[in-house]
Amino acid sequence: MIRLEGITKAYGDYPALKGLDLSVRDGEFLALLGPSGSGKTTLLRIIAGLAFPDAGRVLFNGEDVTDLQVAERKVGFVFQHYALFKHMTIADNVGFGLSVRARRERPGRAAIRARAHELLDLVQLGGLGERYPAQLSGGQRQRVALARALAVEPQLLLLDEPFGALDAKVRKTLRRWLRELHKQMGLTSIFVTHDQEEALELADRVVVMDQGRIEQIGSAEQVYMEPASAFVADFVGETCVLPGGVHVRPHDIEIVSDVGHPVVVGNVFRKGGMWRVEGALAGHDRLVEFDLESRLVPPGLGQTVYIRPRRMKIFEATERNAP
Ligand SMILES: Nc1ncnc2c1ncn2[C@@H]1O[C@H](COP(=O)(O)OP(=O)(O)OP(=O)(O)O)[C@@H](O)[C@H]1O
Repeated sequence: MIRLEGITKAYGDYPALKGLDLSVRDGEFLALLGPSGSGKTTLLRIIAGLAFPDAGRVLFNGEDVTDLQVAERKVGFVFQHYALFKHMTIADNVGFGLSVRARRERPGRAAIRARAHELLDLVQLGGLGERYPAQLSGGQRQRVALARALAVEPQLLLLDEPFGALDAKVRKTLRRWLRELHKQMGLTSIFVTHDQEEALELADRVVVMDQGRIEQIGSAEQVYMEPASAFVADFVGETCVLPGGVHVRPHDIEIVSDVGHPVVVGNVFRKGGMWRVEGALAGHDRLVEFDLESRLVPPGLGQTVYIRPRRMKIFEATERNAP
């Protein structure tokens, strides 16, 4: 189990992490989700041993590893900017972590090669070991990076936006595949993303971060259905804010005859088997979106319709989330 206690980190005067507590269970797949600058990468680097907190402790299975360097922590990591070594073959890239171990722990050359090929089979790139990185596609390179991370037999796998640069379809395939691999190898994995769909699809639990703090920790279902704050409601899933600070999901809005909020329809299109209607809330400088079942005739552009939330959530305005 991994425990973070009171993790604080500043860059000069700028507080990047403000006293974070977090426990990660063995075998868990955890997502750190938050907007740009919320501190996700900083937190991941602190867990890896690539950065060190100003205050607080990092514990692995009860052992204080706060001051241990990355090589002493047995973690595998895939960071977007830790690219593959261009001048090395794919197999040599995968074996790299083993070949730089201290002499007494280093396997022989043949053993390293065998292990590299085994891992390349695992990431479904068997037979490509003698190629160079430039001769692979982006998705294949990401899988090589994963194989390289797994070569050191980590207990913990850390991934920073591992599929960020890939197209939507490849991302989806790799996500599924990563989830399988995580299960099969019995890993504990933590990944950073600002893509909520990725977090909701992959993770057992999602940690929603904002401005160096944890806003909510919960299952995908919990953070989506029971957001703990206005920030989480707005950041996770789509949300509209109706007069009175009512947060509502587009699929929880219905059209009523005339006792709802008037909306002037601006756009109608198909989305996920429904009609998506976008419009301006009359009398308020605000846009709303809502869904209608596809069997219904959608309203025309410029028409005024009246809407009402079926389910809603009201948050106390705090200093941080006041409009
Ligand atoms: N080496 C650094 N020196 C100064 N400030 C930094 C440094 N690294 C990060 N920061 C600042 O700390 C804050 C948190 O950065 P971090 O990279 O952890 O955020 P993030 O949530 O991972 O963002 P992104 O999704 O954009 O990668 C940001 O405001 C960033 O500008």
